[in-house]
Amino acid sequence: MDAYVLGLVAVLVLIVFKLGTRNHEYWRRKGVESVGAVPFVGSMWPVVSLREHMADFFHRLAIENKGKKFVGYFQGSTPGLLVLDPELIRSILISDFSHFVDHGFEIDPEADPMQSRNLFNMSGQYWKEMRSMLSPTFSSGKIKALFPLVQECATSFENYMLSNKSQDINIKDLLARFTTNVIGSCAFGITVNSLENPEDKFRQMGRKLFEVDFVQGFKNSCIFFQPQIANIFKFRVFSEELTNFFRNLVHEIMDKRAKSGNTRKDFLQLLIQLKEKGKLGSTDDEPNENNESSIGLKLTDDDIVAQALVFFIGGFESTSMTLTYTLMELARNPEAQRKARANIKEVLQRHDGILSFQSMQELTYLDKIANETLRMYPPLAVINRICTKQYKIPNTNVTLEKGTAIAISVKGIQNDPQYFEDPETFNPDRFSDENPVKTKCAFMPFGEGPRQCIGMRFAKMPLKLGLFSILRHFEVLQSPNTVYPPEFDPRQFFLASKHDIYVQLRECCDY
Ligand code: HEM
Repeated sequence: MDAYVLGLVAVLVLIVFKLGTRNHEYWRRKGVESVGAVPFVGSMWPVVSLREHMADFFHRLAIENKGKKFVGYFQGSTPGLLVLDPELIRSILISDFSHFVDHGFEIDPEADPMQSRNLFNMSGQYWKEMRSMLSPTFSSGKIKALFPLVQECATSFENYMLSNKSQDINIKDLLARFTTNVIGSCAFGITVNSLENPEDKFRQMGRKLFEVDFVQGFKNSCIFFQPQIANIFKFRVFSEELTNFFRNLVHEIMDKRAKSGNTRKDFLQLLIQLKEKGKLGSTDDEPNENNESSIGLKLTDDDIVAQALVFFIGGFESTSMTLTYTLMELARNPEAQRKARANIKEVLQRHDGILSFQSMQELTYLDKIANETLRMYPPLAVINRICTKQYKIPNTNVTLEKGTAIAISVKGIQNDPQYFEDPETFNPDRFSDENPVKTKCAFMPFGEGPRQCIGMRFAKMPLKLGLFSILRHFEVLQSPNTVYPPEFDPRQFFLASKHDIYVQLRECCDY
């Protein structure tokens, strides 16, 4: 009897094991080298179990597989390909994009309606239509119109720092509050004062969007890498409380504007106009934009909420962490600060002390600094795609089937000595005009091709104005309370640091 039970258990274990590893021979059969995998979870166990940030995981695989064009891995039982060769990356993101249209994050619309409507998560024709509908809201003219709003936030930030001097400053928190004010003003049309009032409701809710405990971290990694499990348990990225807060806020503002007839030059107003007219009106420097949907896609009120939230989700952590890492690196690089200050002084002198949208373009050393931070610490350190149409990898016998996941380690490539000499050194001068990045797709913090970051042009504004506000008054010094190099929080999707980051600010000038 005992032998019978034991035999049964052994058979059951074998069946479960076979089920859990049913696809793990996939890459071997195709003649592609692959990394190890465990039953059910696949290769990404360190990520799913929140022991390693996915950026570090793929960066490590990139180092371990240096010299190869690609290497196979498994997301659960789904085969994935980590692409290492910039030429192939270029084909996937740009020239053969029609085979790799989607990010491959399947969010169940019933479980999480707001996230499933977020442009980042949309797929196929709906993504295409929504992207072309929203693109004009990020045109250079529309971004220029947002400049006064960002500048207003930067000026209050500057005044706050001048009147709240303290020895050691937690810049991760301070810059998160500055970025929250920018997003409140530009995307939601409200004045948020989270600098003076860190407990402001909008800041509290914004913080909650990114506060991920172990359970939510596990749910998120399932949503992104094990969608079958996430869909069974109806996991959602954001709680109902958060979704309702932002939904009510946006509806309230829209109602107020509709009743009063007042408008404001912000992103929300552009979305309202898109919903009402199906297209955007002209501005002084732009032709009328006919961006009506060809499949009859119409923006609903919830689409407006979802796209305003995209600003928060796409723009908050990416911008505030980039500013934070920039100050952390500048504190270690007085020479880069000196060059930045010289650039600021010279531009302000040339323009009678006034920084306008045009004169901001001349702060070229700040661009180099931002680029160098984005190279070392790309906020979205892994770009994902899913193969949407069978694809034969050029010059190989390997054909990728529809459904294959693609990962590109932006952090890996941008920190590879083959493309960037001495990659651990913060050196903004490597982005000088005389020394352009030679390999296409070796530097792509905003992605590349038709699915490149839609907010790229906007993001550069708070990055530059935030830096400008600090460097025109303060010298940035190292703090003994900062862990360097930073460690990354495996619960976060973006490359957020695990620890708070501190610097010291010493008032040095007033340009
Ligand atoms: C430093 C700031 C930022 C960085 C480094 C960044 C980076 C990225 C990257 C790498 C992607 C994926 C591109 C790809 O798949 O090829 C992306 C997509 C996206 N980003 Fe950003 N981003 C930033 C700021 C913003 C801001 C301010 C917004 C505000 C609207 C935004 C909205 C989006 C959206 C909506 C997508 C999805 C686009 C699509 O799928 O069509 N991002 N971003």
